[in-house]
Amino acid sequence: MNSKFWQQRWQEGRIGFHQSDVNLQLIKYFSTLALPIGSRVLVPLCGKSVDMVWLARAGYDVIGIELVESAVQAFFDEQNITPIITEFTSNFDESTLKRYQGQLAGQTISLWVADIFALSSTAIGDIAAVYDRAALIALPADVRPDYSEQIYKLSNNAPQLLITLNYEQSKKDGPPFSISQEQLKHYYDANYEIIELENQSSILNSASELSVTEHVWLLSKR
Ligand SMILES: C[S@@+](CC[C@H](N)C(=O)[O-])C[C@H]1O[C@@H](n2cnc3c(N)ncnc32)[C@H](O)[C@@H]1O
Repeated sequence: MNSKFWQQRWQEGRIGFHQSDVNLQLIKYFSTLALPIGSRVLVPLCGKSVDMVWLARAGYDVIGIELVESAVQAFFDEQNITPIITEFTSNFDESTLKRYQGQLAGQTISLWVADIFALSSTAIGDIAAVYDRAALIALPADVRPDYSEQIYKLSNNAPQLLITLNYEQSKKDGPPFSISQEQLKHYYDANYEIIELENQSSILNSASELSVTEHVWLLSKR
């Protein structure tokens, strides 16, 4: 699942992961993070998710990170926001990174066009919480330990609202990938207390016969 894979999916419009409505678990559980209004929320691997609109309207600044520039452009186009675009040099690999920044409901939405591993906490600024929907589960198993470590560093161990799926991985290739509770502990247990807020049966459009459960987790600093 390299950059080319995602560039191609966006180019061909194969974005079945994108939801036209705000995620119901976000609405139901975001308050468990107990964030002061005006806090900055990190949305890793954000795509053009309308969940970011909900967060801004709820009074939070949003910092998104997305590899594919057309996804970021589509977000601002679809929300009728004219962004200010700024270029930066990654202090990780010297590559050029872009930040699209716009205002919505009095809040700032900053979307970085970048590989999440090319960013630092200095670049993105203070983060009060992380909202991970279809980010951890978009990544193959060998990348996930590095991803959880990167999220920990970028957010300085901020609490997370995390949504995962669980199904028999041998019956279908990801993404989205299945994450078991054991795997989740392996990625996050050292730095976070992990609480399951809810689980419910779900379906995958790409494999509707599969038995799938969706899990909502609250990860809090240890
Ligand atoms: C499954 S989609 C989920 C998008 C969004 N979270 C949502 O709920 O609609 C995963 C997104 O992560 C982006 N992505 C994949 N690898 C990435 C990386 N290393 N850094 C930043 N973005 C990445 C992809 O381009 C894609 O838009």
